[in-house]
Amino acid sequence: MKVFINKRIPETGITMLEEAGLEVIIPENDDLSHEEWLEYCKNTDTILNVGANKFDQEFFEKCPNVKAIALFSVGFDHVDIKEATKRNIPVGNTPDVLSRATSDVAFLLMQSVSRRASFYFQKVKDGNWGNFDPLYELGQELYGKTLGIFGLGRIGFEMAQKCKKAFGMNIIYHNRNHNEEAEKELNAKYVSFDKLIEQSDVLSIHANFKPEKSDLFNASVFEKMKKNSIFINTARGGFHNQKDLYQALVSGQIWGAGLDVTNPEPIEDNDPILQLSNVCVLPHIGSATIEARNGMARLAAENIIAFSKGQKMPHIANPEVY
Ligand SMILES: NC(=O)C1=CN([C@@H]2O[C@H](COP(=O)(O)OP(=O)(O)OC[C@H]3O[C@@H](n4cnc5c(N)ncnc54)[C@H](O)[C@@H]3O)[C@@H](O)[C@H]2O)C=CC1
Ligand SMILES: O=C(O)C(=O)CO
Repeated sequence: MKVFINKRIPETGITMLEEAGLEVIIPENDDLSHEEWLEYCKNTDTILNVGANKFDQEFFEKCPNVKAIALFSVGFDHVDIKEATKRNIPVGNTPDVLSRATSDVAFLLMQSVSRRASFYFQKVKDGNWGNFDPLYELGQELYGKTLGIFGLGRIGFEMAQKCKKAFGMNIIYHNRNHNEEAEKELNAKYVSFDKLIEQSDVLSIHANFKPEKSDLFNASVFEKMKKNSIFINTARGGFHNQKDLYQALVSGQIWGAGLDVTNPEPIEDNDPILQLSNVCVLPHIGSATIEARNGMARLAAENIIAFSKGQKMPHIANPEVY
C-alpha cells in the first residue's frame, strides 16, 4: 500500500510506516502547487496530509483511488467530511497530543498582548529603548479577571486550566454542550454567546471551524465587548472578520488582540493590523513544538497503519464511516 506524504514529518512517523511495510512517497520538492499535489494524490491509496490542502468535491472527483486520509492536524475544516463518509473514506486526525502546545500559544498571546510584549520587543530591536515613562503604553494585569472560552473542548479546557492556575481567572464559556469536567474542576460557568462576549476580559476562541461560522466575530460582536477586553484566536482565522477587528482595535472598542490564525491566512504583508501596538500575530504555530509534532506524526502513522490492516483508525474525524 502506498502512502503519499506531501511534506516531511518527524522521523518517528515515517519509521513507523516503513516498519509496517508501507511504501512511503515524499516528494523531494515538498512545496507543491495545487495541481502537483492533486497529481500525487491521484496515484496513491492513502494520504498523510500536512497543511490546509482542500479535500473538496474537486479532490474526490479527481482522486477516486484514494481510500484513506490521515490528517497531520486535529482540525478538519478543510475536508468535506460528508463526501468522504459517503465514499467510505475514513479521515483520521491528531487530537490531544497538541492541546498543551496550542493552549500554551493562546496563553502566550494573552500575556504578550496584556503586557504589549511584541510591541516593546520591536522597539528594542529598532534601537529605541526609550526612557522610563510612568504613563507610556501600559499593560494590564490579568489577576482575577474573566476568561471567556468559545468552544470548551480539549484545547479550550487546557487554556482555562492555565489561566485559572496562573491568574485565578474566573472562567465562563459557551459551547455546544456543557463541559462537566470544567464546571467541576475549574468552576467554569456556561453562559449564552451574548453573555460570553459582554462579560469576558479575555475572549479566547477554541471551537472547531465550520464555513457557516465565518466572520462570527465581527463588528456587532466587537461593539458589545468590554473596552478593556483582549481577543485571542488560535482556532481558525475564518472565525473573525479581520477588517472589523482592526476597526475595533483602532477605535478602542476592544483593548488588544492576539492571533495565531488570521483571515486570510497567510496574512497580507500590508495588513494594517500588523502596525498596531496592541496586537501580536504569530504564523499559525500552535502545535509547533518537538513534542506535539512527534505526537502528531505518531497518531497519523497509527491511523494509516490501522487502515492498512483493515482495522478502524484509532483517531478518527468521521467515526460514522464505520
Ligand atoms: N493554532 C493552531 O496551530 C491549532 C489550532 N487548532 C484549532 O483548534 C480547534 C479546537 O481543537 P480541540 O480543542 O482539539 O477540539 P475539540 O473538538 O476538543 O473542542 C472544540 C469545542 O468547540 C465546540 N464547538 C464547536 N463549534 C461550536 C460552536 N459553533 N459554538 C459553540 N461551541 C462550539 C465543540 O463542542 C467542542 O467542545 C481545532 O479544530 C483547530 O481548528 C488546533 C490545533 C492547533
Ligand atoms: O492541528 C491543527 O488543527 C492545526 O491547526 C495545526 O496543528
